[in-house]
Amino acid sequence: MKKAELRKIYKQKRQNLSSDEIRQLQESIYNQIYDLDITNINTIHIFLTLEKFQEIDTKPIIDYFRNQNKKIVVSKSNFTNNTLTHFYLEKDTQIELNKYGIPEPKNAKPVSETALDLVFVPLLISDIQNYRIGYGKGFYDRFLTNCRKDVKKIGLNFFKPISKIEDLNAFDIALDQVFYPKESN
Ligand SMILES: Nc1nc2c(c(=O)[nH]1)N(C=O)[C@@H](CNc1ccc(C(=O)N[C@@H](CCC(=O)O)C(=O)O)cc1)CN2
Ligand SMILES: Nc1ncnc2c1ncn2[C@@H]1O[C@H](COP(=O)(O)OP(=O)(O)OP(=O)(O)O)[C@@H](O)[C@H]1O
Repeated sequence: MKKAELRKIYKQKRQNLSSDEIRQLQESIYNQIYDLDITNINTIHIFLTLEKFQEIDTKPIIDYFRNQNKKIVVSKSNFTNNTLTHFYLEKDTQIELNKYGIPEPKNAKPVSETALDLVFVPLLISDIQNYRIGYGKGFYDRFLTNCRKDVKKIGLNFFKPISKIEDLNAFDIALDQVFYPKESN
């Protein structure tokens, strides 16, 4: 199937999940994150939960890495050129919702993409080669090209990968891994 159709299907599938189902699916994803070897990881980029699209709650992930003394980085989205800029998320960093409902840091310290060791990537669906589809603006393809070659890219999703996204293009970047709930459909 092609991106546009897959986007529609998986957006709907996610909206159809109940909060109980989400709570259960999240647990399995969190456990895979807690099993990661993070010895050589210092700076971690993560997305802040976009609630209107029922994304995974990333707060427990942030708390976990904070407790491991890792640096956390989050982004602000520029919807005129579909690019992200990045900032440290510290204990006292203020967060506000932008007009799309995405939580963003206020007055925080900027970070270059090259400082990132690990990036958690939001997605609607991935394929078994770890290519992903998001909301369709290319934010993450643009972002990930600016990261170091050795950055670890891990997708998080409630649904298991499909066999193939048919209309991949030269901008699409494969992830290193995708975490999805065991025994999900
Ligand atoms: N938490 C989180 N942050 C993220 C992403 C993400 O997937 N999750 N993105 C991943 O790339 C980027 C944001 N991508 C987004 C793309 C569209 C819409 C959105 O609200 N779309 C409207 C139509 C908007 C319009 O074009 O006017 C909609 O679908 O109703 C929101 C976020 C950057 N930050
Ligand atoms: N590095 C890039 N430079 C220029 N254009 C790009 C780049 N990456 C992606 N694009 C363009 O952005 C548009 C959206 O890409 P795509 O459909 O892959 O989005 P997506 O990965 O689903 O969205 P997102 O990354 O925002 O979650 C496409 O027209 C694509 O060609």
